[in-house]
Amino acid sequence: MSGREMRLLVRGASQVVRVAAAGEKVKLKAAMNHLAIINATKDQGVSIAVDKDGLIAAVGLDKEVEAQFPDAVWETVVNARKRSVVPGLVDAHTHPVWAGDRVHEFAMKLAGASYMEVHDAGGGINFTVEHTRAATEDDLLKLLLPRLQRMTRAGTTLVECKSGYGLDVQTEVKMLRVLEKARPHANLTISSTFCGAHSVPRDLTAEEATRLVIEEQLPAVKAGIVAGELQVDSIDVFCEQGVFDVDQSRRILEAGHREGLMINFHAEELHRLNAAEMGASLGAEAMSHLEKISEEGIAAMARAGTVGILLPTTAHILRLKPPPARAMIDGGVPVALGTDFNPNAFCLSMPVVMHLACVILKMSLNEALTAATLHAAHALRKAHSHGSIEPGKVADLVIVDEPRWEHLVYQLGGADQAISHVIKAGRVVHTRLSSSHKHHH
Ligand SMILES: N=CN[C@@H](CCC(=O)O)C(=O)O
Ligand SMILES: [Zn+2]
Repeated sequence: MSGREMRLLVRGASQVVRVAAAGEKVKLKAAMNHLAIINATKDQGVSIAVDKDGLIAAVGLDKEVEAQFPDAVWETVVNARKRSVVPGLVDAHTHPVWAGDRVHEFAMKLAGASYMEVHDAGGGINFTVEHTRAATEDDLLKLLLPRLQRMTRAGTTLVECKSGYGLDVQTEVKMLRVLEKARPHANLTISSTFCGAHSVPRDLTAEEATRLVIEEQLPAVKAGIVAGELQVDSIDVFCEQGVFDVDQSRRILEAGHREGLMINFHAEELHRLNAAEMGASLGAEAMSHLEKISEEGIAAMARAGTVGILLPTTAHILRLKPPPARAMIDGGVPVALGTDFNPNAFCLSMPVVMHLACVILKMSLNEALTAATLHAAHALRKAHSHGSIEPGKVADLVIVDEPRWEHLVYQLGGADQAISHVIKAGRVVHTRLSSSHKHHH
């Protein structure tokens, strides 16, 4: 190991919250509340060593880690004294590519209009669709990059990003291309999702829209993938009364699955349609929202190993009854979290979402962290490489400027102060205090 070039050493931490330590991809039921943690001892802190490829090489007490790399040349050393470290946060559900905000609808909803009333009156998703269709790829990229930057500053290092404000073949592909263009500029890993069935376009029936998604949009997306121009991981549909019904949703999801996409869709948000049972029967990787899920739906998801992505911003903003997080956790569903960033729910911060998950969804702090790291990574089928602090995984880390990690959640809306460093693949991509890390060469 002598003279070995290493990318990063984080040393002296009060605690390193690994979340998982045995390679497990999910922590079900009571295990979700048990985090793998290494705490500092009286005379030494905790270190994380990162190799030159940005992968975690070791984690342990300072002297143990030091002894493993006696002659290492560290590109960067971060002093984490009196600080705690958690895995980079994973946002499992966002709609970040769009033009046309809906701040005017926020006031309407506060005055009592429901989400579907706004939607049916021509507002909602279709308002944003008009503006997104009119925007150029460059316009959309300029809007997207600062949003991704804000996510980074709030600790997100892996994010799922959906299309879905095009609803026609050109604009859906345009949105996916914008996500491709963002990749080299963004300090986070993007998992991209085709959501051409996000709403029924104004001039079409749901049945016509279903056929266009399957027969026109999906083949164009597939062609982009085959040509190496697009990297798309999942297919999504807004399965909802008055949008796409369960049968139409199933056909769209099956068509995507046949093309090699993972199934990850909006289910049981405003009405109980038994979409969760349908998704489980397809072996869906994940389903989101689930405010209205039944006991049978929970059991079906648990049997299928489908991740339930809960989005507490929705219930908060729309004043809905929140999803039954406790019943889902107790029923053996791997529960994950996402911001659902979109023009209805303008939230880019996973720490805010974790706070809402604790207060509104009655999750514990430990459960919220598991949901916002390991389980969110598993929803994207990236738990083999992301979501915990384990040797061999990508060194995505958040350093909290307090000896106990819970400050990240406790300080509501305070992540800008509570986070001192965000580290992506062993590189410091955000620091609150530019003087707080030292470079050694
Ligand atoms: N429910 C459907 N989709 C989004 C909202 C999108 C929008 O209103 O623009 C959601 O997850 O909440
Ligand atoms: Zn959504």
